[in-house]
Parts: sequence; structure tokens; C-alpha cells
Amino acid sequence: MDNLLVRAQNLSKYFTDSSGVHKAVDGVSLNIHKGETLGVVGESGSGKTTLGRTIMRLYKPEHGQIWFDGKEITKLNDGKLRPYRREIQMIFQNPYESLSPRLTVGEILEEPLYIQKIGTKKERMDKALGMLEKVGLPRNSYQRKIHEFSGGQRQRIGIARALILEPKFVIADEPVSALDVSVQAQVLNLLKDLQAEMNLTCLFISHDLSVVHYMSDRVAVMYLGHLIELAPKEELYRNPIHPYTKSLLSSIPVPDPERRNPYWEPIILPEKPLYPPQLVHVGNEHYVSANMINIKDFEIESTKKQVSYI
Ligand SMILES: Nc1ncnc2c1ncn2[C@@H]1O[C@H](COP(=O)(O)OP(=O)(O)OP(=O)(O)O)[C@@H](O)[C@H]1O
Repeated sequence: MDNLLVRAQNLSKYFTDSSGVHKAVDGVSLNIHKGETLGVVGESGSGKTTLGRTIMRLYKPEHGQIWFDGKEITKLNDGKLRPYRREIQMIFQNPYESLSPRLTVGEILEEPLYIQKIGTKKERMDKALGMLEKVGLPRNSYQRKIHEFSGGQRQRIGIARALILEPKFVIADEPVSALDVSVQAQVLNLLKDLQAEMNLTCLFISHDLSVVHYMSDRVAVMYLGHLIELAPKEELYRNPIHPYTKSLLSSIPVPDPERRNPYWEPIILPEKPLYPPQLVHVGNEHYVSANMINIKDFEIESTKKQVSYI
């Protein structure tokens, strides 16, 4: 489809340590349309960061496929990934950790251009100064070092660095959760403005439901490495279907993930395997996982929605 920028199909990423194999991302399928923001919510450890990193091929997936702008990138080696590294950028949670204290802000901003061999020294400097202006920082920030800035300003520098290559796709991983609440809204508004101005497509990861609601067009819910529900934000917040989404939205304490939710019985739909989880289509744009749904909560009849496998 023309308007698709990112497509992930049955994507899995596992980590192995002495205690065994951890399925951080397990059979996730999703599409991200050009210009949209797809929010990803879920509690700590549900696999949000791993999903983002696997989609941008910082991790090699165990299974599944990833397409970016119509091309499959699942198995590309580092050399072949280079052009995509330019088009896919990440904004990190903690600018204190992700930006080097030894470099000047100018050097921090110009580094991605230098690595990608873009422009002359003068052109790189002009671009860096232009980005400072775009993110609302004074020109003289260029010579200064990162410790001279507040948390909100540091995140503005992080955003400038991510956007200086004019990427098509940005993964923002908890971009405001390390910031004071008072500056969170400013940074979120800056991101929104830049997204519109630069026509960016965004995967926005956060455990904060109100932040995700503010930023996203559609929202995906992760639980134990699975994508369990995905819908336009108004639909998801108004009419959550999966019991886990319901409990997230209503602040009911969520069941202990280690216990694998013993009271969520799988829904049995004939002739389909229950594992890995199947996303089923409910209504037009609402998807929900079929294998962790309690049939009583699903209320297929009462919601009068068509359910079909996708
Ligand atoms: N590099 C790694 N090596 C081993 N295990 C990892 C690694 N990265 C993540 N994991 C494990 O994978 C699971 C998912 O982690 P991930 O960071 O993706 O979750 P998350 O939803 O982003 O959580 P958080 O909000 O705490 O970052 C966790 O159990 C985590 O311990």
C-alpha cells in the first residue's frame, strides 16, 4: 500500500541469558502509515523499547519481516542498512545519557551529518544552527556543552540531533518521562510542531497513557511481548476490548505478568491455532488479540461487531 511507511509482520526478538530465553517481542504485526503517530503503551518490560529497536534494525529479529517504505529490511547487513539509518532516527528517554558531555552542542548536532558524509564543514554548521533555531534554542548554544543546559533544553538538543538528517521515521522512546512535568508539555508540543513541519511519521513509546493520547493517532498496547490491541486512539480509550487494556485505562491494578493472567481464558475460535497470538479484526480499524481474551469480556454479541482474522 502506498501510504504505508512501516510494516512489521510476525516480528519476534528474544534475549538469552543464564536463566533462559526471554521473548521480549513475540509475534508482533503492525502497520504505520505515512504522517501518522502510532503510540505504543504497556507497562515496564512489556517489550516496547525492544519492538522499536527491532523495527529500526538495531536488533536482528528472530522471526518475522520488516518493510520500510516498500522495501524489506529484515535481513540487510550494516552496509546495506546505512541509507535507512539516515531515514530512521530515535529520540531517547534520557538526553543525559545519550548525548556526549565531552562534545559541544555543535559537534553533537553535526556528528550524524559527518557520519553520513553530508555537506561541507560550513554547510554542516549552517544546518546545526538552523536546527537549534527550529527547536527553540539560541545560536550561542552551538559552542556550549551539554552540562550547561536544563533537562528540557537537553531534550531539545536530542530532538535536534535526531531530526538533523531529515528522517522520514522517528521512534520516540519515552522522550519526556525523564523531564519535570512542567516542561513535558513544551517538549511534546515542540515534537508535534516539528512532526507537522517536517512531515514525520512517528512511533511514540510511553507508559504514560495521557501522553500517548495527546501525541498519537492510533495506539498499540503491548503485554508480555505481544501486541494485544490496536485501534484509533479515540476508539481505544472509549471502547477498550482486551481485559488488560481495560485495566490499564481504568487504573485497576494489573494482574502479575509472571502469573500469565490465569483468569484470562483463551477465546476458542475454530480451526485457528491459539499460539502465537492472533490479532483479530473487530469492526473497521480495531484489532485485538484472540488468545488472551476472556470470552465474557469480549461481548461479541453485545457490541455487534464483526470479528475476523487478519
Ligand atoms: N539487551 C537486553 N538483554 C537482555 N534482556 C533484555 C534486553 N533488552 C530488554 N530485555 C528484556 O526484554 C523484556 C522487554 O524489555 P523492554 O525494555 O523492551 O520493555 P519496555 O516495555 O520498553 O520496558 P521499559 O519501559 O522498562 O523500558 C524485558 O524482560 C527486558 O528485561
